[in-house]
Amino acid sequence: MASFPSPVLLPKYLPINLNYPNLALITSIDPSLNSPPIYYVHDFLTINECDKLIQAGLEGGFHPSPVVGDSPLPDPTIPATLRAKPKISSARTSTTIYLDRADVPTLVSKVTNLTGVGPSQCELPQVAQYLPDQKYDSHYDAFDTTTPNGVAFCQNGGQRICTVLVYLNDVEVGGRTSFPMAFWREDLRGEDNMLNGGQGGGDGRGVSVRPRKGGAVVFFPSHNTYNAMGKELGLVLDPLALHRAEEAVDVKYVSQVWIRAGEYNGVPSRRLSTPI
Ligand SMILES: O=C(O)CCC(=O)C(=O)O
Ligand SMILES: [Fe+2]
Repeated sequence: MASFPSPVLLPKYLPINLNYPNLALITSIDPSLNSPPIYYVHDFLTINECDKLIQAGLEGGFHPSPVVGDSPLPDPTIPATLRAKPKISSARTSTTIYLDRADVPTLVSKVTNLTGVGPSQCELPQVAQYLPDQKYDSHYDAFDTTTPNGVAFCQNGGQRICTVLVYLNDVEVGGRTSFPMAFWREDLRGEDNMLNGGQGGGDGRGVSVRPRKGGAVVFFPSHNTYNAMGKELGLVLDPLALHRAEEAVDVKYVSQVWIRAGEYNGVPSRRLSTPI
């Protein structure tokens, strides 16, 4: 009888550092529920680091946040790399600035310690602002590589394999990050815990996280696939990682760092006079 490699040797998701301080899995591991894994890190950034990132955004000037969705009719005469242009969409109404990795060394080193990747795999760290009513509709952070546009986006850095989303302020009302396909971990369900803001985690599918200053949500927009012999078949977008930023009521600030499978090169919106 053929023996198959143990699943432990075949990581489905990016193997992040599970010993990172304050890291907790917030989703269920019950195999019958098939929840995507989502982690939360309390106090990932300090209050001071959060305030400085917000300040950098406010001073630098926010611009409309782009999306990287598919273009229905890609022009085949244009090289794929040039077609991969992020565009503005009513699905994402926040504003954003892109920072240079060298200007936010603490954030980058925390992200690389947490995720185990090198700094060059981190996209440019962003600061995004959501004013009341601004949102980011349901989306996958990963690219759909069955489409020409998805393939084009992968040419700089490959697939997105992990998202680190850091909340830069406390948000009492609105602006939650919701994962409709995820299930709360059994012992977090229905509790008055700080993640669900006291509204109860619910007992069915659907996890929503209330922004708490300095807290970070970590999840996996794509995962590895293998054949029956354990040979790697590549990364695929995980439909279970669907999520959205609910409409803001209170103003909300976040910093996103998207992790790529390879080396990513980007141009920051501005350089900071003093690194954070
Ligand atoms: O702001 C949020 O809560 C989620 C943001 C998000 O999903 C993204 O920027 O990709
Ligand atoms: Fe996202």
